[in-house]
Amino acid sequence: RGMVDVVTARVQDMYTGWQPRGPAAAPAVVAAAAPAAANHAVSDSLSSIAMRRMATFQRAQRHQAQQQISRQISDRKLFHIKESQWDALQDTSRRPLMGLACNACSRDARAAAVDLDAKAVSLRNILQEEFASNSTYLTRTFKHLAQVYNVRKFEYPNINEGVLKDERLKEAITLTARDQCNQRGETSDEAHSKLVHQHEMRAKCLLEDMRSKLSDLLLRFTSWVMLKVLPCFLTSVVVHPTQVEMLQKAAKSGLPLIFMPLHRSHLDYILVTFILLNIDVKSPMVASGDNLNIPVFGRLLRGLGAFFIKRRMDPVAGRRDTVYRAVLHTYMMHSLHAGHNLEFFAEGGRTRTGKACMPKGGLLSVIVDAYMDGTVEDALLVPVSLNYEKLVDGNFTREQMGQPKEMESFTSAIRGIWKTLTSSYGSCRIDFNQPFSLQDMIKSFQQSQISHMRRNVLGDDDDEEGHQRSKGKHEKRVLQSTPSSSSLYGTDVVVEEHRQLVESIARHVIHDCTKSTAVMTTNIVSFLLLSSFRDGAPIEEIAIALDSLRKELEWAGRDCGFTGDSIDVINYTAELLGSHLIKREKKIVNGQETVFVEPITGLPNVIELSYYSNGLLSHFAVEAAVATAVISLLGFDPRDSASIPTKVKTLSQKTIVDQTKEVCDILQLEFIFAKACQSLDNIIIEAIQSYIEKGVLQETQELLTEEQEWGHRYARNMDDDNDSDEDFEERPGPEYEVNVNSKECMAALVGRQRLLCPLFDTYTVTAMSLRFLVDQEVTERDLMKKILSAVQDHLSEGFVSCAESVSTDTIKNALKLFERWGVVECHTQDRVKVYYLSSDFDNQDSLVNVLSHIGQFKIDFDEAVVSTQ
Ligand SMILES: CCCCCCCCCCCCCCCC(=O)SCCNC(=O)CCNC(=O)[C@H](O)C(C)(C)COP(=O)(O)OP(=O)(O)OC[C@H]1O[C@@H](n2cnc3c(N)ncnc32)[C@H](O)[C@@H]1OP(=O)(O)O
Repeated sequence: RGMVDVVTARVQDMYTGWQPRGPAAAPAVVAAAAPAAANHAVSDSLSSIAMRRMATFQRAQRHQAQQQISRQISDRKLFHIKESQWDALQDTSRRPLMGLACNACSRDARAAAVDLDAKAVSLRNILQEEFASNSTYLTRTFKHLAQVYNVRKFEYPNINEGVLKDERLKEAITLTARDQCNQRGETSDEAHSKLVHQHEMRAKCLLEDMRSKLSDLLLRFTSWVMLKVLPCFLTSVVVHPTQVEMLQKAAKSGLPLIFMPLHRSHLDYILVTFILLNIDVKSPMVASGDNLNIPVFGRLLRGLGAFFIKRRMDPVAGRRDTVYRAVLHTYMMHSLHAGHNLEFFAEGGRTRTGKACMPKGGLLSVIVDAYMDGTVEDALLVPVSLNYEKLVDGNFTREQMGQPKEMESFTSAIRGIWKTLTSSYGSCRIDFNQPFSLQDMIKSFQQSQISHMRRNVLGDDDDEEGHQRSKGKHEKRVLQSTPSSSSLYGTDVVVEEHRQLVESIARHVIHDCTKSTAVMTTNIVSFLLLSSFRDGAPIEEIAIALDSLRKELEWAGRDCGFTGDSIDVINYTAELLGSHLIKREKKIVNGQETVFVEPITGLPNVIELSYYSNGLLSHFAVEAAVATAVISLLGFDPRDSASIPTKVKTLSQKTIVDQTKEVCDILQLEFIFAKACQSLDNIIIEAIQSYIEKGVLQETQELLTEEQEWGHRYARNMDDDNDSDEDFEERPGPEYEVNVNSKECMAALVGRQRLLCPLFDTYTVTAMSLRFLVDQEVTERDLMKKILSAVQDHLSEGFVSCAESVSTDTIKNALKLFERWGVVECHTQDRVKVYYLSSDFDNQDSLVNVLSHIGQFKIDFDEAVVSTQ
């Protein structure tokens, strides 16, 4: 008993100091407390008694915090809490306030979210059962059975017949048959009807292969299995009670809910359905790639909500599979109409790099169409972010090093499940963001299109006639609420605005998901190690940096999915990830024994570590882009401490913004820097402000007010009639001097710039490798192989500085960028993708221009030397 008290007291001490958040922290806290109980041998059972006591203690603290917040709300002082008081509040209550409110899209939604947030006082581990005070002995004994028995029953109507009878599917079939008749030169009605019949049979088979067979019984059974199995390998699955409340409210609205999670792991869809089932929200139908339609598991997944789609809409290049498109489109339309909730992964697959992938628009376009043609009156899109301390799916090192993906099979699935069940993966965090109305989103998009047009009209067409002309032009281009914009049918030309609208919604969702993803221990520690401590450092030194990074993230409104002393966080992460990623050893540093922590920066292990680090990279993307732009403008090698800027020291805001936009343009497939409703200029200016606050940039001239500036201009142009809005917009803004004399400031700038180095190195080598395409076509496979080995060669020569530059995904993105720029072109021939240079770039000079455009942002890039290689 004495020992228990020692442990408990120590745990409580630490808990008070560490501001715990959620049960996720508990094991780490107990583990850390155990050594403190010094000479006593602390057994597992002692730890578990301490854990129980701690839970009671934690509840009491939460309750206290809850009361404090409720008092603040009732006094209407929620927004006037002083910083000191704010800090005094428990993290458990304060943090969620930031999380949700930041994710809300509109001001009203934000206010509502703050309101909801205020009620939030804790996070919930869904693996930890909560019993009502009046629960019976039986309920407590057979808790999991009781839980699945009590979930709400929903109807999942079968929509097959309706789909096959749908007029639009019939129309697509008739058109396809007619096209085929024309191609074959057959004009008889008989031939036409025969083809129609064939396509009808095919449509029936396609639908049978595609459709989901949601079963309430199977869902309950699987949920029971999950309740037993998940705790075997996950410490906790943490959700936010207010988000749960928000979802339940949204479900009551009667509108279909469209869940759009970021895709990290195969656990994603399992957890989303599992949580929804347990909070009495109707389970969604989930779009699943047909590669998962494997024996046994395929049937199981179908019963749990999966509907199988081809991962490529038109497997035979250049030939539209109109019937397949129509079946998929009609099936989804009917599902929405029947009141099903849907879920799909807009990224189209799991991220292999740890960063979110650029979204695909196919399935979302069907949802938008369903609203446009009145199939549904509205739908609520719910961005979902999931993050794991350790990925259960293993790592993507093989694929990033150029080896092909292992296809899913029955045996690989069994092997994967067994491995998962016998390992430990830490905790998992799920955030359901504020649902937003599709109708509102579309209306605001249309509104912004109209005002954009109006601005153009007022600028370009001063006369009434011109105005009318533009108005007519505009009316034609605005989205039509008719099925003619239907995308997947493939029988109509997709209106450009429709594409833009779908794309901007998809980007909006991915952007929000990325921002609201909780930062896990593994993300933050590997980020710090790879960006600032590649050669390793004493654990205390890393802990200091970790403390300040955590503060920085907190100020930026990012939620951390962990708590505890930074030293324990580092130790915990190193243990979880393993010594093949983070090495720890005792060393004597400055005469003192310390634990020296070092990341493994060699291939292939660094690829796995950078996966976790990349989880945080997007957060710093804009700041890193500004730093890259500023350093390129200064002409200075940050790796050389003796190097001083050779070009200029003073830069105008406009110069920095323009140069940063060049960086963003190059990295457009790596990050979503701004949503459609945001201005990239403003986001860059905000990042510039952060450098001003850090003292890296100093304003050299006082900014004139708009009136003063107009006054000056008026005086200057008294005799000049050529005054226009244009040159007003062109004003360079304030001038900044870069504080090159301060070591700390330069270190801050260089620290951010370094974050993008692995990407720029890969892009530069890919640009250099375009020479392989001069005067010839190369298959994608061969080209990838050549570029990957070029990156590895340059790595050993030192031209590429980080081993994580070896990345198939980054190379693919670089090639896609060159395709967008019109430098390369590709086509598919016998199911093989072939690359070649476009006619304008099929010469050395043009390629050198491309190379130097990218190379200007790569440190130590010597264009003359590189271009001759
Ligand atoms: C109880 C507890 C346990 C529970 C346990 C539950 C488990 C229960 C479920 C399991 C479930 C497993 C889930 C696995 C998870 C995956 O398997 S993730 C992979 C599968 N999912 C996805 O890929 C979804 C996102 N992908 C898409 O939307 C893609 O567009 C598609 C539909 C797959 C097609 O991709 P694609 O062939 O590469 O073509 P893409 O360029 O996207 O365009 C296709 C057409 O879409 C249209 N389109 C594309 N972009 C646009 C745009 N911006 N605007 C308008 N139209 C557009 C056009 O018509 C376009 O054709 P074109 O006009 O260009 O010819």
